[in-house]
Amino acid sequence: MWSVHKFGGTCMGTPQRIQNVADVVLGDSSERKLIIVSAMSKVTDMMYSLVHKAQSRDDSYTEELDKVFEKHMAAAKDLLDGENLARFLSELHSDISNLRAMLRAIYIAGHATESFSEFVVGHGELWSSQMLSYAVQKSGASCSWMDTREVLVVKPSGPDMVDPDYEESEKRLEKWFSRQPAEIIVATGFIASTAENIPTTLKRDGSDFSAAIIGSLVRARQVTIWTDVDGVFSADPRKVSEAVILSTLSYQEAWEMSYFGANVLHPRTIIPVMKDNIPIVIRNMFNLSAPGTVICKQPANEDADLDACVKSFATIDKLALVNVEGTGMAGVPGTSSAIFSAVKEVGANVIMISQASSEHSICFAVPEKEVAAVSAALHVRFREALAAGRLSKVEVIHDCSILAAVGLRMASTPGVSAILFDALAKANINVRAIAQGCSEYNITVVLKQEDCVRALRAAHSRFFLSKTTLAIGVIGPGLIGATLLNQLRDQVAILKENMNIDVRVIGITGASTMLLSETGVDLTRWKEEMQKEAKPADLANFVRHLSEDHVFPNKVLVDCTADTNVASHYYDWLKKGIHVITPNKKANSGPLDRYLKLRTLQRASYTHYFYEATVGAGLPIISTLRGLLETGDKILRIEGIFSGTLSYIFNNFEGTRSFSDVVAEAKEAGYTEPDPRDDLSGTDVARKVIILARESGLRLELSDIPVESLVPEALKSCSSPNEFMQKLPSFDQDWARQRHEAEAAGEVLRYVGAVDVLNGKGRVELQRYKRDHPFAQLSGSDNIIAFTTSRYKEQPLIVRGPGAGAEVTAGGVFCDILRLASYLGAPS
Ligand SMILES: NC(=O)C1=CN([C@@H]2O[C@H](COP(=O)(O)OP(=O)(O)OC[C@H]3O[C@@H](n4cnc5c(N)ncnc54)[C@H](O)[C@@H]3O)[C@@H](O)[C@H]2O)C=CC1
Ligand SMILES: N[C@@H](CC=O)C(=O)O
Ligand code: NA
Repeated sequence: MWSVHKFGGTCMGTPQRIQNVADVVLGDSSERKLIIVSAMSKVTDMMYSLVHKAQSRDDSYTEELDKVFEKHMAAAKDLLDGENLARFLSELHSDISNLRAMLRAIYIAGHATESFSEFVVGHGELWSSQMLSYAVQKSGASCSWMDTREVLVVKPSGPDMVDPDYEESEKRLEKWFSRQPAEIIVATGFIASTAENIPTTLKRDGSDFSAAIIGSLVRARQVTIWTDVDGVFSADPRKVSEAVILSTLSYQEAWEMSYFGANVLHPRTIIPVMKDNIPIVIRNMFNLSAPGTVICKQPANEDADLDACVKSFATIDKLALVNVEGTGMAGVPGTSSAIFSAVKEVGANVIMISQASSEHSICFAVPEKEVAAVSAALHVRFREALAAGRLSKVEVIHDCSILAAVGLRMASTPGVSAILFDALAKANINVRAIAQGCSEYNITVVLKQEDCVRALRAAHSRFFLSKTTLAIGVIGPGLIGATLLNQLRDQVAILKENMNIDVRVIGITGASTMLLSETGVDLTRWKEEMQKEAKPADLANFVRHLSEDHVFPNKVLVDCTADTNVASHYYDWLKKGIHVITPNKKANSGPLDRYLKLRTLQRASYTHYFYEATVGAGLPIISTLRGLLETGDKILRIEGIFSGTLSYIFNNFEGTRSFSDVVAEAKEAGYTEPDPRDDLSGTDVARKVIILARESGLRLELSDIPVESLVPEALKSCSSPNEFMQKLPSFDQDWARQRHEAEAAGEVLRYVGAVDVLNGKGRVELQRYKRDHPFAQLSGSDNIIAFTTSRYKEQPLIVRGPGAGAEVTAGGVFCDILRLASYLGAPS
C-alpha cells in the first residue's frame, strides 16, 4: 500500500530542510511512499514574476532568472555531490537556457499565452523534486523521480480551475509504474498536463491538490500534508491565544473551515480523497513530535459531549449587511430572485443570507467594498416598490463581521446554538443577523466588526476552555500572596493536565501598583512583570478588569491583605458573581451585621466565599467545624492555641533567649501579622475566636471577647511596628520573671483562646499549664484546636500542626481555590 506525503515550500526552503525531508522520508520504510513536493519557498512567486516582467517588457527579468538559477545551483551544491550533482546542474543549465529563450519570446511578443506561462512557472517543482530525489538516492534507497506532467491529466473547468481526468491519469500512472517500479517516488506537485500533453498547472496551492489526486489514484492508505504548523487550530491563534490544535476533523468540517479562510486545505483538495475515504493528516515538519490533525470521515463514536460539537470558530471581516424590508415582500413570489439578480448584475459575492419566515425582511452580507454598488442596484431595481411603500427600506449596515461556528455534530445535538448565543450575550455582544443552513455544519452570526475578536474569544472559550477555568485576581502580593503565586506557578500545569482545572491569574494588585493581563500573567516572571508593566493600583479598576476584560467563565478574588477596606468589598464582589477567597480575618471578625449580611448572601447564591486560612492557616479548622455542624453535631466548646506567633514565642521562650529576641524570630519566620502588635495584643487570637464563635452560631462582636493583651501599656502608643520592636527589649526582664515563676511551679506559659458555645461566650488569655498538658507539648508555630461536641464529648476532636507561616498559609488559600474548582465541577 502507498502512503502519499506532500512537502510544502517552507519544508523545501533550504538545502538543510530538503535534507530533513529526505530524512523523514527515509525514516520509515514500512510502506511505499509517493512524495509530492512544492517548489522551494518563494520560487513560484519568482517564476510568476519572470513571466510578468517579460510580458511587460521589463528587462530585469534576465537578472531575476539568474537569481532563480543561482538559488537552485547553491542549494544543489550544498545538498548533493558527485555524479548526482553534476546531473542535476546539467539539467538545471539546460532548463534555464530554455526558459531564457522562452522568456525572450514572451518579451518580444509582449504577451504570454496561458500555456507558455504555465510551462514557465512549473519549473520550481521540477527542480525541487529532482533535488529531493537525488538526496534520497544518496542513501542508497530505491527512489524514482516522477514528472507528474507525464501522468496527471486535467481539463479546465472554469477560470483558474481544473478538474482531474481520473480515468486517463490512472492509465498513464499504470504505464509509468510498469516502467519505473520503486519503493519511493518523488514527484512534482502543482504541475500536470492536458489531454493533448500541453503542460499546465493545478493553479495556486496546487501541490496539495496534486497530493490528493495522486492519493486517490494510488488508493493511498493516507495522505500527509507536511507544513510548518502543528495542525489545524480551533480558531486563529493570533486572535485567540487559547486556540488548540484539533486532533480530528471530518472532511465536511475541514471544508467549511477552509471557506472561512482557516489555513487548512483548499476545499478542492478534499474532494479526491473524500470520495475514497482516504484520511489526510496535517503535520508539522519542524515539530515531528506533534501528532497533527487527521481529516477523515466523521468517526461514528466521537465524543457526543455538547461542547465537543463545535470544532472551530472562524471570522470574516470587512463586510456590510444589506437589509431589504417591507410589508410588500411577504407572500410575493420572486422578491428574493429580484434582489439577488440585482446583486448578481453588479458581480457582488453574497456571503450569507437570512430571511425570517414572516418574509417581511431579507438580509444578506456582502464584502464592504461591494456594498455601494449593491445598494445602488437595489435602489434602482426597487425604485417603484420603495416609492409605493411596498418596500420600506434598503438599508446598509457597515463595518460588520461574520463569526462562524463549524462542527458536523451540531447537526444532531440540541442546545449548541443556545450555548453559543449565551456566550455572546454574556460578553455583551449584539448579534445583527443569524444564519444556519439545514446542513447545520455551521452557525453564522453577523456582528459589528469592533466586537468580532471579543465575540470570537467569548464563543471559543465557552466551547474550548475547561468549565473550571478560574480567572483569579490576587490582592496583596506580600508574604502570603507571593508565596501563593509561586505555588500556583509550580502547580498550574499539573492541575490542567490531571484535573482539567485551568487557573489564570489575570491580575495582581499591591497597595501602590497593579498588573493586569487578559489571558493570564506568566507566573514564572510575575515579579518582573509587576515591576515592568504595572500601573498605579486602583482597586475599582482591578475588579472591573476581573469581571469584564476577559472571557473566562469563573472569576475569583483572592484577598491576601490584612486590610479592612479591601474586606469591606466582599459583599459587592459576591453580588457581582465574583467568588472570594481569603486568609484575611477582617471581614469575618468585623461588625456582626456586616458579617451576617455576607453569610446570608453567600448561602443564597452560587457564588462562593472561602476563608479556611483565617484560622490555623492551612490547618483544616473551618472545614472541620463546618463538617461537624452540617452533619448535625452540636458544638459545646472550642479551645486551643490559635496563634502561630504566640505559640512559637512561648514554645521557644525557655530561658536561652530574651522574650524580644524570640518575638523578632517569629516575625522573621513570617508568623506574625503585618503588625506584630496584632498578635501580641491578643487581637489576632480574638479575631479567630470570633470567627469560630460566629461559625458555631453565636452572635458576638469582637468587643464581647475579653482579651488579655501582652503589649505593655507603654508600647501601645508606638507609631510603627518597627518602633514597637525596638522598644520591646526594655520589657524583657518582666517576661523573664513571669517565665521563672511558672517554671518554679512546674508549668509553662501558653496563650489560649476558647469559645464556650453553650454559654455564648469567648475568651482570650495567657494561662499556665502543667508540663504534661497537651498544650505544653507543642513546638514551632503549632496551633492546637480541640472541638468538644455532642459526638466528641469524652475525648475532643483535636487538630494540631503549624498554624502560621508562608507556605502553610498559602497552601491553605490554594486548597480553597481547589475547593472552589471542585464546587464548580472539577473532577475529584
Ligand atoms: N503570615 C501568616 O502566617 C498568616 C497570615 N494570614 C493572613 O494573610 C494576610 C497576609 O499576610 P502577610 O502576607 O503575612 O502580610 P504582608 O504584609 O506580607 O502582605 C500584605 C500585602 O498586602 C498589601 N496591601 C495592603 N493593603 C493593600 C490594599 N489595599 N490593596 C492591595 N494590596 C494591599 C501590602 O502591600 C502587602 O504586600 C493577612 O490578612 C494575615 O492575617 C493568615 C494566616 C497565616
Ligand atoms: N499572625 C498569625 C498568622 C495566622 O493567622 C499567627 O501568628 O497565628
Ligand atoms: Na485553617
